[in-house]
Parts: sequence; structure tokens; C-alpha cells
Amino acid sequence: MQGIFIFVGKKVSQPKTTSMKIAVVGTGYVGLVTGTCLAETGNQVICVDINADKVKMMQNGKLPIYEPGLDILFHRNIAQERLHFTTDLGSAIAEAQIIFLALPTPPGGDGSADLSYVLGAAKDIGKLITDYKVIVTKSTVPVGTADKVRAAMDSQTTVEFDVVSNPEFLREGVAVEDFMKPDRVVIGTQSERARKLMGELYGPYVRQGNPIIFMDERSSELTKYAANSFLATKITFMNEVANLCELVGADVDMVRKGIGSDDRIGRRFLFPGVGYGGSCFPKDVQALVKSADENKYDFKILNSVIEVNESQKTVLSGKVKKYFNGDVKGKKFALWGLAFKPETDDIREAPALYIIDELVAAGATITAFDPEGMNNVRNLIGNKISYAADPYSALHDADALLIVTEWSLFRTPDFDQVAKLLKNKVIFDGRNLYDLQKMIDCGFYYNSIGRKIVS
Ligand SMILES: NC(=O)c1ccc[n+]([C@@H]2O[C@H](COP(=O)([O-])OP(=O)(O)OC[C@H]3O[C@@H](n4cnc5c(N)ncnc54)[C@H](O)[C@@H]3O)[C@@H](O)[C@H]2O)c1
Ligand SMILES: O=c1ccn([C@@H]2O[C@H](COP(=O)(O)OP(=O)(O)O[C@H]3O[C@H](CO)[C@@H](O)[C@H](O)[C@H]3O)[C@@H](O)[C@H]2O)c(=O)[nH]1
Repeated sequence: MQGIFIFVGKKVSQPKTTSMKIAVVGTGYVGLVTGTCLAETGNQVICVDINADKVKMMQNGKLPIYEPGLDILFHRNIAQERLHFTTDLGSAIAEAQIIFLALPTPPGGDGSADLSYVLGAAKDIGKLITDYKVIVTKSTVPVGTADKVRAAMDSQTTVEFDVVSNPEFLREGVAVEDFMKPDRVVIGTQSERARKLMGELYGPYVRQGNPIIFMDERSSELTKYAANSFLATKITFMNEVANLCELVGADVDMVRKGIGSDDRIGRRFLFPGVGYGGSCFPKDVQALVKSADENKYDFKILNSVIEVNESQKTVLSGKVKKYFNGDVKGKKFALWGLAFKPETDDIREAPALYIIDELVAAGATITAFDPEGMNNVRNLIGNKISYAADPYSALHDADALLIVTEWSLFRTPDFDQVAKLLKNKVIFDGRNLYDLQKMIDCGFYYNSIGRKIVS
């Protein structure tokens, strides 16, 4: 049984009996959270990345990403000498019993998952191993990838190894909590030896009765895509309900509460908005459709989800253009929220980027504020927009305020201040943050998603 050693404060001597030696290849959002959280329960973890600047940063005790709660665990496990970073794959895996692949699987040109990072690393690892290892794909990979990883390694080595599928379900913004207390751990393997090691490793994370679900590799690989696609479908369904609400005079917040209270539907992931974004849903829905295509199956519902989500990304900019009679040339907009969701600096497939593109192309100027996402946006699009130091500075003389990400600090602004700073008391809210009556009382024109327009 794996020991749980959670240390706060100074270095203490550790029992050496049960901790495992782990290597994590790829230290992005998933790899770094995985490595840090595995160290937190007493394992010895080495994280390896090809990005030398990133590795240097982490060796110097700096986090390359913003993820709430990660810093405390990161610093504690470095201080306790359980968490290490390197660019050298060979030394990272030399003593590891389990090697996690947390590498990118971006969409290839045709939408299918690009497996070159995963299979390239598998080959490299195959060349380097000298004793039994468990290779775990943490990356989101299509059905059949475990076989491909096995073949890539087999082509390089005669040493014994097992390949396990162990998809990750963490959400950015709450990644540490999701890893430490997962709803479930899915492990795809048919090897008894690997199953035992993986069960021991995850023991400390499922002490509250949350299950480890063992299955074959293919079912495990598909579970990940099915989960993300189902959630993307749920959101998309609500976006369509919201669009219909606007046409028939219903209020989507009421409808959401009305249906969410049915346990069979559930309250979560029913919030309409500006379309789902992020590094996972868009690429994973697309990859599942592609996998289905390759197997001559037309996954109709997911094709519709993709289509609806594309148009949902233009809903807010469409409302803005309509309000200004189709002409936003020379208009100045304040934009609150750039990250694809709150509590992250991740801007991959962020709806804000689409809204910026649409409005800037139509001749508008934008001043944005986001608590964590501005550096990444600045690196991506530079001075295409201006950046404000705080939410209120973005408002100066703007023709309207657009809200795109539901950061907590946008939820209860000083509306007197907002009204004073804006040129027009006009708000377009892509996240339904405010009470309609409050907006009427404050004298705003307020246009949100799936609700009455008030003014
Ligand atoms: N981000 C999430 O919330 C999330 C959640 C669950 C699953 N996933 C999946 O996990 C995988 C990783 O996603 P991510 O968001 O962490 O990606 P990321 O882009 O944040 O990180 C990937 C890291 O891998 C490194 N890398 C690339 N090639 C390498 C190599 N050959 N050797 C060592 N390091 C290498 C990169 O430098 C980078 O640091 C993807 O398959 C993704 O779909 C992501
Ligand atoms: O009711 C909702 C919930 C979410 N979203 C949007 O959906 C996207 C994804 O949100 P979320 O799922 O919270 O964030 P991710 O960090 O992308 O996490 C998803 O993708 C990860 C990567 O695969 C999985 O591990 C997680 O389980 C899965 O929730 C974001 O654009 C959200 O704004 C909505 O529009 N309405």
C-alpha cells in the first residue's frame, strides 16, 4: 500500500518503504499537475520537458503556468526533494517504475489527433529502457494508440514493458483539486502487473470511495473522448435553448434551473455562453468525429455540436453589431475576460479571441482586461488590442462593455463607477453575470445570453 505523506513546513525524514519512482514526460498543464500531485503523496518524481527555458524556470522554483493551489504543492515538493526537473529523458526514466506521457496531441490538418509527440517519445523511451517499465498515456489519444505506443517501443527494444491508458479528467482552474480528489480514475490495461502498480499509485487519491475503474485500453481511450464530447454536447444544447429563449421570450436561467433540478439532467455544465473553448473540447470533439469517420461511422450529433459551437462564438459580436446598426467602425469597446474560462491563464481556443477578430476586422478598437490571460494574448496578437491594468481602466470612454469570461471580480462591480466611465451605459454579457432588475435599476442597456434585453 502506498503511504500518504503530506508535509507542511520544514523537511522531515520520510519512510522509504512504499513510495514509487515516477517520470513524467511533458510538463504542461497536465504533466506539471500530475507530477506535482504524485510527489505530494510521497513519490519521487522527475518531470522532463524539451523546452529548456521552461525547465530552467521550474528548476529555479518558478511555475510556468497559473493554476490555483499548484504553487504551494510545487514549492513544498521541491523543498522536500521529491519533485525534480530535467531536459534529459535518459536520466529521467533511468530509475522510474512508471513513465507518464503528458504530451500534446493537437489537431492535425484533418482534425484527427496528431500522435507524433506521443509516438516519438515512445520510440525514444524504447531506445533507453534497460528494465521493466510501465508506460502510461495521460495525453488524450484516440482508440488504438496504446497498440501504436507498444509497437513504437517494440521496434526499439526487447526489454519487457507494459503500456497503460490512464486518461486525465482534470479541469484547468481546479486542476489540483481534480487530481487529488478525482471523481474517478480510469485505467486501461490487460496486464496484471501494471494493474497492480497503477492501483497502488492511485490508492491515496481514492480514499473517499471514488472508484478506480479498470478496463481494457481501447475502452479507456474512448472514455476520455466520450466524456468531453458529452459535456460539449450538454453545453451546446443549452446554447441552442438560450438562442430559442430569446426568440420566444423565455429566460434561459429559469429553464436551466427548471431542468437542472432533475437528477437525471443535473445542474452542472448547463450554463449558456459564447461557445465552449479551451485546449480540450474543440479538439477532442473534432478528433472523435474523425475517429468515427475513419471507421465509416457518421457521428451526426457531434457534427452538429461543432457547427452550433462555431456560430455561438459569434453570438455576442453579432449582438454588438446589431445594436450599432451593423456599423462598429470607430467604436471603442471594453472587454472583460480573455482566458477561455476563469482561474486560468490559458487562452487556447478562447472565445474572446474570436470576438476580438470579428470586431477589430469591422473597424472597432478594444481595450481588454483579464487577471491572468493578458500576457498570453499579448504574445499571440500583440497590439491588435490595448490592455488595461484593471477592469475599470478598460472602461474609459468606451461605447460598450463586453463580458466574455466569468472571473469572480467581474461579478459585483461598482456599477456607479462603470456607468461613469463608459461613454454609453451599454453592457453585452456573454456569461449572464448580472441580475436583470439590477441592470434596470442602474439604468443600463443590458443584453445577455438567452434572456430579455433590458434598458
Ligand atoms: N489541459 C488540460 O486541461 C487537459 C486535461 C486533460 C487532458 N489533457 C490532454 O493532456 C495532453 C497534454 O495537454 P497539456 O494541456 O498539458 O499540454 P501543454 O501544451 O500545456 O504541455 C505539453 C508539454 O509537453 C512538452 N513537450 C513537447 N514535446 C516533448 C517531448 N518530446 N519531450 C518532453 N516534453 C515535450 C511541451 O514543451 C509542453 O511543456 C493533451 O493530450 C491534452 O489533450 C489536457
Ligand atoms: O456550463 C458550462 C460549462 C463550461 N462551459 C465552457 O466549456 C469550456 C470548457 O470548460 P471546462 O470543462 O470547465 O474546462 P476545461 O479545463 O477545458 O476541462 C475540460 O477539458 C479537460 C481536458 O480534456 C477535461 O479533463 C475536463 O474534464 C473537461 O471539463 C469553457 O470554454 C467553458 O466556458 C460553458 O460554456 N458552460
